[in-house]
Amino acid sequence: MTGQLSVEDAINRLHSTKERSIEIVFRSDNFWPFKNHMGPTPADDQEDVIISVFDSSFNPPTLAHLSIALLCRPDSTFPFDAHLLLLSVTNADKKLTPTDATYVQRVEMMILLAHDMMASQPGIRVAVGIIDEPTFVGKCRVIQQTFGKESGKSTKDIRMWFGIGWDTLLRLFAPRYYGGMDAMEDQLEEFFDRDGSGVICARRGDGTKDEEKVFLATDVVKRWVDDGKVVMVDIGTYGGYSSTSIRDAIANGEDGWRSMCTSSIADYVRDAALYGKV
Ligand SMILES: Nc1ncnc2c1ncn2[C@@H]1O[C@H](COP(=O)(O)OP(=O)(O)OP(=O)(O)O)[C@@H](O)[C@H]1O
Ligand SMILES: NC(=O)c1ccc[n+]([C@@H]2O[C@H](COP(=O)(O)O)[C@@H](O)[C@H]2O)c1
Repeated sequence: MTGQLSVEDAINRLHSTKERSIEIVFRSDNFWPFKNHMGPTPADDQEDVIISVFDSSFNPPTLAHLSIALLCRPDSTFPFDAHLLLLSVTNADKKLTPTDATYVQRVEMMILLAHDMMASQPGIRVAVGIIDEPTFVGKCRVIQQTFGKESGKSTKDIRMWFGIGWDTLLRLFAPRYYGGMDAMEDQLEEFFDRDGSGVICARRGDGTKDEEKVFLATDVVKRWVDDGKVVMVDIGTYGGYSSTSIRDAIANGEDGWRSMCTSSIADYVRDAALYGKV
């Protein structure tokens, strides 16, 4: 397990540099995200590296988070080359409250979740990272600059599919995160078209099919749905799970919350006495 100091150091490094960057605090193998070494092999020189990125507050990780992190590639029958669990230390909307898990505790739970992913799909390659970048457009640029051609470490392009939920899809297409409609359209054009990103959106318990139909048909969204860059999926009963419901159940002394997360996360939450009343 990553030591407390190294996670805190990683967060401090992110905050102390003006340049946007990412800190990888766990990786399942030394070569992640590449297959063999930190660069291309002659045989697959031209192939892009396709990464599944799941970005969340992990406060705590739920089975919904696990199932989104394990979603398949929508554009190919090949699996993802690598998976990334990402924690933003600058969230677009959320601020830390006193009963929340600390960033160090969240990273420790993310590493447990990475092990759960590896246990459920042997051979899967997973890393845990921390980033100081609130928008998906920004996260995508930082990851490309860190691992792709621009880094000089690779001659490959890095392409990403971001796993998100319905509430986040609405916010991906909200002009307030970009400084207006024109800026949003330009930045999303770069994200989907130039950078080759896509989003896989899991339906949540809170949206209706009619609402979804109307939203996906709006001009700014429809072109990317038609292009296969915005893909909707169902995650079944997990669609009704949330970190809030686990936190609330614990605060209210209710049972049953353990079934909303993996047993390793449930044990961690219990042992760290997280989310009780202050
Ligand atoms: N049950 C779910 N179904 C579909 N998407 C989900 C679900 N839970 C979380 N997500 C998506 O996962 C991403 C990370 O979510 P987040 O960390 O905010 O989880 P959360 O359970 O909504 O947290 P909280 O309850 O603390 O707000 C978001 O894109 C969110 O939409
Ligand atoms: N327009 C955007 O790119 C945008 C908007 C809202 C949230 N986000 C990000 O989505 C992720 C999940 O957000 P929540 O934890 O608020 O559900 C966070 O990393 C958050 O910063 C991105």
